[in-house]
Amino acid sequence: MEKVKVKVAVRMRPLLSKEVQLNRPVCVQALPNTAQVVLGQERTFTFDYVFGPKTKADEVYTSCVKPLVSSLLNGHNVTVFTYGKTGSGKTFTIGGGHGDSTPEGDRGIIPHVVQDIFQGIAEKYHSDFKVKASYIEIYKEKLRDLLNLETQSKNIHIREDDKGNTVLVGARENTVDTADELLGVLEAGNTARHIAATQVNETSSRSHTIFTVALTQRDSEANLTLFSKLNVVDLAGSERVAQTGNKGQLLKESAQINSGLLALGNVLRALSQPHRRGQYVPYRSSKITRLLRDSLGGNSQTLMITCISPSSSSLHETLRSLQFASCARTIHNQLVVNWDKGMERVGEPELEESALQEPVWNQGGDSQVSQDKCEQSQAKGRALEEKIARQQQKLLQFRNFMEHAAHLLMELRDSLDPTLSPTQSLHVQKLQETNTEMPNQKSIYQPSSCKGAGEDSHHITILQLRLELRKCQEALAMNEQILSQKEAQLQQLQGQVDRLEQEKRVQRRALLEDRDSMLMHPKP
Ligand SMILES: Nc1ncnc2c1ncn2[C@@H]1O[C@H](COP(=O)(O)OP(=O)(O)OP(=O)(O)O)[C@@H](O)[C@H]1O
Repeated sequence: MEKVKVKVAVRMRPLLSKEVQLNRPVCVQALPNTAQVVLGQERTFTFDYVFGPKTKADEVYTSCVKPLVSSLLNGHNVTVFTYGKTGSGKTFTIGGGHGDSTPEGDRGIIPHVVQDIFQGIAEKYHSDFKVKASYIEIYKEKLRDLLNLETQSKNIHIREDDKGNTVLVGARENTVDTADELLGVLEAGNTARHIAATQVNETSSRSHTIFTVALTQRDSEANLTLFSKLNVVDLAGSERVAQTGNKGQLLKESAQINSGLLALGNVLRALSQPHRRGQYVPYRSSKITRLLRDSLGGNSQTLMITCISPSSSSLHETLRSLQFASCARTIHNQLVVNWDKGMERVGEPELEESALQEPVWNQGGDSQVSQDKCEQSQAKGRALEEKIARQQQKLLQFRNFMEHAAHLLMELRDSLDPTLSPTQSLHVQKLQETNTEMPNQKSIYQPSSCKGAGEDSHHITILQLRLELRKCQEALAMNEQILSQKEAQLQQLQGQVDRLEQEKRVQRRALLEDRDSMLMHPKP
């Protein structure tokens, strides 16, 4: 087992024409010939790679992704994921969709990856390869098969195999023989992806997507089979409601996107704190963290590409993204080559699937007690996860609400006239609408004096708004406390589930060994 660090690249896009038109100054710069970026006047961050606004995708690919393709062909799992605020250039960098208008030399990394995989396969003439691709998205916390839209979300499951690899069961896998076929799969999936125009980005991804290429290579001379997979993950961008101006459906999508990213942040923090290493990591709190389980802290070589905008209007998000990236850079993964003797690991792929779906007690004939305990713990765990997800959702709504409130307070503070201008009245009205859209009226704070925004809001003073803000903060603190209690309970249950899963793995390994020895030494 080899210990490897998660690598982090930062790519800064150029100012977009509308930012230039608005005369937005630049707030961040890449230091030449170093892997450093400087934010504002004095904050310096160091990463594994830093690419300035003039760097083309070809160079990004060659510097930090190409070596990972060699690793993939040698039997290692590889994950590349992009992170950043909405409109920072994640999809552009991945090459996941805006196709024809992309400038030459900037086709994104996927086309390069695909080309190099098939070139590598052609060079390894002593091995037989099987290449399969799947493409899914997580939209509003539901898994969606982009290669088969008829598949129901409830029929796609995230599992872990006996070597700790995350496996998707139920999603379509297309077998491909050429680079063009593989790109065809990607393009077919892209057309089904959730994209919408927002105030920040005309082609904003409203979901997280995972494009997976699974390789099976059989070396008949050595009688060995290697299994490896490449995940290319395009995360949806973090969004500040105050800045995007999203409403209705877009607002709901923003909340789901932010809650998935919040869960990812919690996983990164848990993995990056040395005193918490070996302890509970909340992978189960969202679909994206469950899917990235083996990529973060598990069996994978992982590269995170953090995309940032240089515009000063994005300063806060850029700071947050750089902090997030610094945190990811401290994570260690445990790399192993996935290999097996002979033909296939379990036999037919269908058998692999059924083994993953089948409860362990059916395979090993183990006791009913173990089954009941495992089922109970898992049911409790799921219920708690759902509660935590709901709490996180509420927290986000509070945060968004507070952002609006803080914005308004600042405007009022700067104004000498205590009555509200028409724009400020409009803000108050928006604030009210946001608040009434929140579910569960009992637990969510309602501003007492903001009724009838049209007439009465003129009489709201700064003092009243401060009071409202304080109440809101108290409610937020209470919810955060409940959330941490729930997390502690979940942690205990997670421990139980992990122990039972460990037992399950041991039993499964023993079964596989028995099967291998029966195959190698058949009884006369
Ligand atoms: N390096 C770059 N060079 C030139 N234009 C870029 C670059 N990166 C991004 N852009 C442009 O910026 C805009 C936003 O990019 P993109 O859609 O990739 O952002 P995103 O981070 O994926 O956003 P979201 O999270 O909303 O999906 C697009 O118009 C894209 O063409």
